[in-house]
Amino acid sequence: MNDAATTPDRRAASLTLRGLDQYYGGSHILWNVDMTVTPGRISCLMGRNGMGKTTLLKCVMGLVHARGEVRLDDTDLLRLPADRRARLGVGYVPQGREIFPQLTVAENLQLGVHVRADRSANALERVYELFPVLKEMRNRRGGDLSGGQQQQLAIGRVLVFEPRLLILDEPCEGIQPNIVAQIGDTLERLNREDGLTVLLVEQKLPFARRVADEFRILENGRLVAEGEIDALTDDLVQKHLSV
Ligand SMILES: Nc1ncnc2c1ncn2[C@@H]1O[C@H](COP(=O)(O)OP(=O)(O)OP(=O)(O)O)[C@@H](O)[C@H]1O
Repeated sequence: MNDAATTPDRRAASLTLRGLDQYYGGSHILWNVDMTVTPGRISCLMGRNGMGKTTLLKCVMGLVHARGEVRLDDTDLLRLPADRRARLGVGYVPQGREIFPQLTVAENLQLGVHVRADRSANALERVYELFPVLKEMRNRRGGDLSGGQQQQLAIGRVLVFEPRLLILDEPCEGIQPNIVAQIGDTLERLNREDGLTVLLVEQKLPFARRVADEFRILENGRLVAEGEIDALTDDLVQKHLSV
């Protein structure tokens, strides 16, 4: 077991949603969503386009207003501004690889290091260990990396903050298969070695089946199915996920 796993405040967090409702103006998007991601599990949130998956993640991060309860362990996140939620250990990798293209890979990662000067060196080394390509390319501009490498950088930027809950929105969208496989390996290592709790929005079934412990399906903003990933049957896929 490595040092990171034994450091007390690196322990995995649980995420609990109770009666979560969300509106964009007059449109009711999320309807009374209840779910609990237990510490150290990888949970996959699925559903067809426009069903509310990204909105649910934004509710957790405080990027949109929501009603109900969102708790990280015992802390009520809905009362806290977005930056406090991040500092409590919720790491968010949004859709679309938000990196700074003009900065080098190392500079992109060190933006987080400056904020976390207390224990940044280990975290940075861990990111380079998880993504050796980022170490190799640390002096290249972020914008010069391939799409898949930029996604790895986007994940690395969040890991520098040593989150206790990692939230990813379709990390494999538009990425070549070999890097999808590497991202899957990395999520499994983070989960197995660091005990990180992961909430993942994912549309690709093979990837979800490979990395997730459990699944949940949103349909028109309502949770319509959940369970262990082995219980994601072809019938459920046909009914709720096929297009
Ligand atoms: N800023 C916004 N203002 C108004 N409506 C929005 C806004 N963002 C999303 N919506 C609507 O909310 C609903 C849920 O969108 P959301 O992006 O959460 O779905 P999703 O399941 O993540 O879809 P996708 O897989 O396409 O990303 C959709 O009907 C969408 O059009």
